[in-house]
Amino acid sequence: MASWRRSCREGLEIRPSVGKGLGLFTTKALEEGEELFEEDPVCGMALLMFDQPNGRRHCQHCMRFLPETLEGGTSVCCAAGCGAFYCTKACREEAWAHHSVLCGANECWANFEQEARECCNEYYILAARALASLRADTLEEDLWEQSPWSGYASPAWWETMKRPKYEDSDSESSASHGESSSADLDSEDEASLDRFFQSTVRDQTCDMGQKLLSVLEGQVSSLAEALLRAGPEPLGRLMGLLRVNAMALHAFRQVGEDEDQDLARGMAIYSLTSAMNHDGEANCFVSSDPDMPQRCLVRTLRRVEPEEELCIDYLQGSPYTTEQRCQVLLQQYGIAPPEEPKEPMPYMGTAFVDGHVCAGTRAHQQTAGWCLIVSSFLFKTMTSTAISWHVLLWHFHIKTIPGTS
Ligand SMILES: C[S@@+](CC[C@H](N)C(=O)[O-])C[C@H]1O[C@@H](n2cnc3c(N)ncnc32)[C@H](O)[C@@H]1O
Repeated sequence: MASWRRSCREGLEIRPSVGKGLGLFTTKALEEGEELFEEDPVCGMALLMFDQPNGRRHCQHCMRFLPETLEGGTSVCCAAGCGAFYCTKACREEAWAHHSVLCGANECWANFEQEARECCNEYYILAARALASLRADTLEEDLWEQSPWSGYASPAWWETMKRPKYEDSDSESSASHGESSSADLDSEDEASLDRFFQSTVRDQTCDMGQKLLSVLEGQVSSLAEALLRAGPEPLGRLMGLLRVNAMALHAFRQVGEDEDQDLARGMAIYSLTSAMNHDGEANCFVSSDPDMPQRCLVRTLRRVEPEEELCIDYLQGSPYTTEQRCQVLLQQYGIAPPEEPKEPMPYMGTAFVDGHVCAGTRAHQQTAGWCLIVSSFLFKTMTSTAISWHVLLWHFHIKTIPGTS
């Protein structure tokens, strides 16, 4: 597992970027299509709980597809018998950093996981993994500063949330596109509902923090316990950190000519990539290694001059209109719209390009093409992966708010 601590290869630097916090910069000129770096997640891969039916077909750590039968292969299962499968012993050992505590065979954890599932909130699982993997054991005054993720952007989780406005509970598309159904409410009502919503998210975080503490107590570092004991703020900041820094991963496999695609989704935090800011006309592109879905690769999309900031499009490959993009960027990342928003690049969706699956625009697909091509040599059935920053978690469920359940 990679470290939260950030260290750049020669020629790249993390430093302040005006109005954006930190950013990643190049000190040298870069050519178009240059591979800048690749990195593994710092926080364990999560096979997302919305995709549980697919869970057994993927390694629960690196998300690689498992062979149809486990006999004769390298696949292994959790020794405690919780039903988690891994592609190799090495993956099982890496996952042990959190799985030793967060194993489905541990009833306390299984209950917490169920609770997070009921809230439809996968960030709770990722936050639990981050806390369970914390190794620091001596406590200093500022707990947050002592955590290895203290240098990451970490707005409070409830500040990154905006009350979803559902037409009805099934209209996912209108919710995910931020469409309003409450035309009758005036702005004061809206603001007060927003405040109520945020305080409910805060209360829920507080409650989940207590529950997570009872799962982890006595089994993790004293720093992890102290962070959970210090009220809802540290967990809220960790959840916010995950919300603005985690990238969505998708692994696809075409099972047969006529059969549907096999799809797995995951979320991961990367140390260097998470220092990259958003730009609608990004000079870089993130993809993932098809042979190693959780590994992310950053390449340039055009020539980049020395001292230029390296940026990516957070909504790379998303089918949003310009207006919807502005809303999501503002609500989730706190990024104000540019004075004159430009039309996004045409969305190609998840599509076959020259026989390979990938997401994003055609320009992106071509840039990512080489790694996808490798996949067809490696697998009898075709496997490929895509990666994007934006994770749609509009489905999350806050039980006490009328109209959102
Ligand atoms: C993944 S982090 C990027 C690194 C971050 N700037 C830092 O200091 O760690 C995402 C956050 O960076 C900031 N950010 C990214 N792109 C931005 C932009 N174009 N304008 C303003 N803020 C931006 C927002 O606060 C966003 O929530």
